[in-house]
Amino acid sequence: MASQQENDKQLAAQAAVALLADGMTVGLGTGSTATAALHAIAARKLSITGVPTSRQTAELAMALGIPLADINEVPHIDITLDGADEFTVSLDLIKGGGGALLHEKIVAVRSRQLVIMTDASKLVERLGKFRVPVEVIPFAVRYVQEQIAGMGAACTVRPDVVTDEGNLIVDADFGLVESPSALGARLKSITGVVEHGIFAGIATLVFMGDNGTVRRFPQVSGS
Ligand SMILES: O=C[C@H](O)[C@H](O)[C@H](O)COP(=O)(O)O
Repeated sequence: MASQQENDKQLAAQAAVALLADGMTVGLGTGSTATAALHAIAARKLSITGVPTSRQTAELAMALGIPLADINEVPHIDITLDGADEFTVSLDLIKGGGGALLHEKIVAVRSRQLVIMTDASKLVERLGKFRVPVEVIPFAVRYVQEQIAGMGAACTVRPDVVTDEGNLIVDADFGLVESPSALGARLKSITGVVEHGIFAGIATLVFMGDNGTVRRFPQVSGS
C-alpha cells in the first residue's frame, strides 16, 4: 500500500500534469515525484514531446512510450515538471538530491514555466536544512571543498555518484540560508563549480500534496 507521502507526491504530480496539453514540449524532471508525473502523462495518453533532465528519466519516458527530443533541437520548452528537496513560499528551491541538478537547471531556465511537485515535507521557512548539492569537475574537487570550507560550511563528496556529465557532487551544509541568490552566486564564482542546487527565482508554481489534498504556491487568495 502506498504511504501518505507517496500518495501526496502522486496528487501533486496529477495536478501538474493537468496543466499539459497535446502538442506541448515538456521538460521532464528527475526523482520519485517526477516519476509519478511521467506515469500520469502516460496514463493521460497525452501527445507531448519530452525533454528529459537525466538518463534515468529518459529511460523511463521511453519505456512509457513518451516521445523525446534533444534540448538543443527544440525551439522552446513550454513547461517543465520537476520535484524539489526543499522549497519556500517565495518559490526558492534546493534541488539535486538525486544528482541531476545541472541538467534540471538547464532545462528549467529554458522553460516558459517551471512547475514543482512535492509532498508537505519539502516546505521550509528558510532553505538549508537539506545540504546544498554542488556539481564539481573532478579535477577541482579538493579546491572546491577548501573554498566551501572557507565559507564556513562543512561539506562531503557524495559517495558513488558520478553525474550524467561525468562530474562529482559535493553536499555543503551552510545552515539556514539568508539569501539563496547571494549564496548561489558565491558558489557559482568558485573555479571548478559547474552548478549548484539552489534554484532562486526560477520556479513559477509549486503543487504540494498535503494529507490527501493539493496546495498551490503562490497561494491564490482565499485558498
Ligand atoms: O536531482 C534530483 C532532483 O533535484 C529531484 O527532483 C529532487 O531530489 C526531488 O526528488 P524526489 O521527488 O524523489 O523527492
